[in-house]
Amino acid sequence: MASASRAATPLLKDELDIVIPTIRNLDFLEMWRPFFQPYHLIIVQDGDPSKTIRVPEGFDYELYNRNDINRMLGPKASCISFKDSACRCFGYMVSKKKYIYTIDDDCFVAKDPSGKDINALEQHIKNLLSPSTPFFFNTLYDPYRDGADFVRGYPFSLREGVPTAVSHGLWLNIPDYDAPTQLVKPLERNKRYVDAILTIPKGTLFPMCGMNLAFDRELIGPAMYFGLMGDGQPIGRYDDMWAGWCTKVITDHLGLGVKTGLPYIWHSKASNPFVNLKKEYNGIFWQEELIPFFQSVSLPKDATTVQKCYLELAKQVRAKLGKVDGYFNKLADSMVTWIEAWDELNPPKGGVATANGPPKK
Ligand SMILES: O=c1ccn([C@@H]2O[C@H](COP(=O)(O)OP(=O)(O)O[C@H]3O[C@@H](CO)[C@H](O)[C@H]3O)[C@@H](O)[C@H]2O)c(=O)[nH]1
Ligand SMILES: [Mn+2]
Repeated sequence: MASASRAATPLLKDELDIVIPTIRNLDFLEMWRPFFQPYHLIIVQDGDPSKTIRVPEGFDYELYNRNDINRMLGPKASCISFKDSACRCFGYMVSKKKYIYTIDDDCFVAKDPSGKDINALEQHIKNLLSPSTPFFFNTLYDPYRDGADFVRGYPFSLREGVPTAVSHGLWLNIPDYDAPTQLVKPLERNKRYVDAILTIPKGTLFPMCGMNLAFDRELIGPAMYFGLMGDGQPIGRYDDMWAGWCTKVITDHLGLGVKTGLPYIWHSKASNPFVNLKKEYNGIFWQEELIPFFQSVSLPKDATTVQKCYLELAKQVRAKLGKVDGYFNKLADSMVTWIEAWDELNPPKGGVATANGPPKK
């Protein structure tokens, strides 16, 4: 029996990496120190690699800048976005852990209605370690939470649930609105704390936000490509959306679950809506074609791994979205490059990674 004085080992301490994309000093970590300090951080520095990013003392981290990405991936680095938070997916690729938590550097510790600091990481871990129920909706929300269960009429044959691949958290204060909504509602703040966790039903897409997101890297990691965004691209701020749509059709196909709801973080900064509008406008237009595409995607029975599903998806993107805009041909190519790079850095157990090793600190 561990003595009361010895703190319990944090959940998944050696099985989870925290991935942070950044263009700024990481002072925000001070607020997260009680929750994050035991975990390893993977910092993906975007923008000018000659800039020094300050990381508070006492954190265990590896930091990758654009020079590291280019050195490690060579020509395949072309699939990793530059000057967009989409660069974070490089951290997913280089991690060696089973779980990932990714958070933006303008997200802080929120308080629950009782005034207690929310350990968002702990809640995501609980979400990932408990099953999902995508095949039949439980009206009393997450049946695996303390104080809840399956309601009358819920088939017993489905109560075991399925493995959870993704845990999608929410945000108090500045909500994740698109630029037009931010422009018409500049003062709107999300003050509503909803104490619920829902499995997103099979066959339903959702707008995945990368600000406060956790996932099982071994179950769904290769699908978490955040696309070609930012510098040199006709679209931005649809990185997490693209990843979420690809992820959801693949989790549906593989019988895995996606949850949304708790935990909340406190999002402190709304970026400039006019700048965001310039980045988003193609996405706002194209998504009216993208959503019907993803809703109609059918993956073959022999697509039994995430990589096989993803490569099939890339084929369908080229065939059906290439006519929407030439960008989607480039994106389809990058989807293939991403999988090639992923498999190079993550060979099957017993294989040898072929990248050029971790960065100098
Ligand atoms: O070129 C860049 C810009 C930013 N980052 C890092 O990415 C995250 C998000 O940056 P920021 O908080 O400034 O961006 P938001 O406008 O709030 O949007 C984010 O929230 C989601 C959409 O609402 C999505 O996650 C982001 O688009 C920070 O950590 C920045 O440091 C970057 O790496 N490169
Ligand atoms: Mn932000």
